[in-house]
Amino acid sequence: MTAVVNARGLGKRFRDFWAVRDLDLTLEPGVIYGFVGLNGAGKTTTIRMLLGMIRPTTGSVSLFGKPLGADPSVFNQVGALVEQAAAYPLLTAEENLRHAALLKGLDPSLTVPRVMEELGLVPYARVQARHLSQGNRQRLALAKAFLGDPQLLLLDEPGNGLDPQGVVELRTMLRRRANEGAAILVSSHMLDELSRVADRIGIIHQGRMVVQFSSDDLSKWVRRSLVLTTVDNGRALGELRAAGYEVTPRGERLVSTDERALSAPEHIAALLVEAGVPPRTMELQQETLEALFMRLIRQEVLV
Ligand SMILES: Nc1ncnc2c1ncn2[C@@H]1O[C@H](COP(=O)(O)OP(=O)(O)OP(=O)(O)O)[C@@H](O)[C@H]1O
Repeated sequence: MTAVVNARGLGKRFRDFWAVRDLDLTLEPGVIYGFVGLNGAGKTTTIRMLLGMIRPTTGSVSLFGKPLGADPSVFNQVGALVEQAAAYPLLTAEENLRHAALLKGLDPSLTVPRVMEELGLVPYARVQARHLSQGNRQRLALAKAFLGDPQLLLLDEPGNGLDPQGVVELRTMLRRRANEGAAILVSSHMLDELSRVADRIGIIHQGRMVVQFSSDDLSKWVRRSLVLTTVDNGRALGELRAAGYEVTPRGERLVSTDERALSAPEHIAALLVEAGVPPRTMELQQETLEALFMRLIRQEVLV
């Protein structure tokens, strides 16, 4: 299957500062790609390069198998939301969308009502963009990106300003488009939020792609530990170690990341009961996705 976006060795230097460095990125039809990084990591710069808004210092981008710039008509198949949700302030929501449709060579009467309905903008059709709430301005920007059901969506922080219901609706809209074959990139600084919608995740840190993985593999990356307390931690530690478990005392608690302990904590409980130091508390703890994200960018793991 031809990749919809294929970026190789992409880099952008501003004066003597590399905002993006040697970045490879592939977007496939039907796949939602979550692009996650801290503020200033290089997400927006990357998206702007993919869209031809700024010229890469190094590397190459192809869209729909064609080098960027070779065929401007490919942009008819691209919907984008980059940084600020820009709109003409004096035009109404509907006029903004009709204008955007015309620019894309689409028939406004065929395309605008559908996206207005989908984004819940019908009640605001005649409201000037400058009077829209931040959330509705974001919805307007998303509606613009969705016009004409493009085969490629590049969305920079699309959840910005949306209320929780809006965030859930957005996920459904993105999934539907992916199911219909669109390639979608969504950027965010929240791994937790992205993991709910993305099929694949790439983490960018200080301009470099640190790690990419399938969302299904996310659980493999999350660290788990068994945390327990007993009336006599010293003795319990001795018993557990004698049975071959890796256990570390941490303050008032004993902590094990040993796979045997994690998969069958009941064996630990039974062993300690037998030894006369039964557990008082026992808990299987799981690293949060945000903690994992911070750990990954600190370690700069390359896989
Ligand atoms: N035109 C520019 N001139 C100089 N530096 C720039 C320019 N555009 C971006 N940068 C710098 O490049 C780095 C990456 O910025 P970018 O906007 O791509 O990050 P980001 O990951 O999108 O962050 P955020 O989550 O805050 O939007 C930042 O340090 C930024 O200050």
